[in-house]
Amino acid sequence: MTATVMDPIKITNEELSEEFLNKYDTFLFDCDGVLWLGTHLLPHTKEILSQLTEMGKQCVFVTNNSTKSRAAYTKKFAGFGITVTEDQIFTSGYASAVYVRDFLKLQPGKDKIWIFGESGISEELSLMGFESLGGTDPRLDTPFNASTSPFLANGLDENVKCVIAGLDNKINYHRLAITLQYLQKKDTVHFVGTNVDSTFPQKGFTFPGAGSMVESIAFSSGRRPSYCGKPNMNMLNTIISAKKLDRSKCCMVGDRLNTDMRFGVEGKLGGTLLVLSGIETEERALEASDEHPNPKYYIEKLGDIYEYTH
Ligand SMILES: O=C(O)COP(=O)(O)O
Ligand SMILES: [Mg+2]
Repeated sequence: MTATVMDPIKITNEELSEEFLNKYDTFLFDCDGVLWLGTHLLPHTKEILSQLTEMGKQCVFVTNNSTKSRAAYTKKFAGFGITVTEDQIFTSGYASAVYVRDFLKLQPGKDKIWIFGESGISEELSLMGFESLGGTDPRLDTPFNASTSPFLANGLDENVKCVIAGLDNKINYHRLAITLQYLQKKDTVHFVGTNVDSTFPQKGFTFPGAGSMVESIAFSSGRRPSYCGKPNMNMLNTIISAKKLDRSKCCMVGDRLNTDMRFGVEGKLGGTLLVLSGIETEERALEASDEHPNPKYYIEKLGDIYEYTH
């Protein structure tokens, strides 16, 4: 292990927990690997979130998971008995929709978007008035056949001006094949990736993440996507201005170095906390690398802060 300029501090007791909590007003929480692993809520997640609210801290949830919309996330939180409002949630699907509208300046009602991904992308686009194609359309579930695919029968839709690609647990050749057709229209169709995460943490397993799918599409098309989720600064800027945050009083809490910790460091937030309940290990948290920054603090799991202070 090589010592870094500022060695990450491991939170292991009450004193360090108090020091950490007192430093920040707002906590930006990543979700997968921090709060939960799929349908499994990590220990004391509910308690630490209540504790922060009681202390007058603001909690914002910033997930690269594009499979659910912000509305669907409030339901997921509610299912765990945690009350969260939609305006506290930012997803990479929402960030991608904002990018298409505000940066690419596509026109709702006129320009359409082809989706490789789940309903969290189409729902956000639809709220902005955009029509999307592909995504969860059940006709894509059928095995691909170029002469019978309904997506090729009448030619490609000329109004499609962008492909958004993200995590899709129904990934198959039909979806890959039609997505590639749109991406081959290089002059008229933009290419957006929701997030770069190579893997996706679940209880007891690590599965392929959105980045593994988006990069497969990038490879076949020979194009590079614009990634919109963490660590993209457009996403952070959207959050900072929507919630009127003072960066120096914010702490990004996440389980991945190249997305969450980079988001916090490049966004010049006051601090970063890496949890070891998801993707990364203690060795990785401490290693000096050009690929990713080190966190300011790290801890085995988020709920330990609650345990140390009770
Ligand atoms: O779904 C992903 O790839 C990661 O989601 P997360 O940002 O909540 O960890
Ligand atoms: Mg995560």
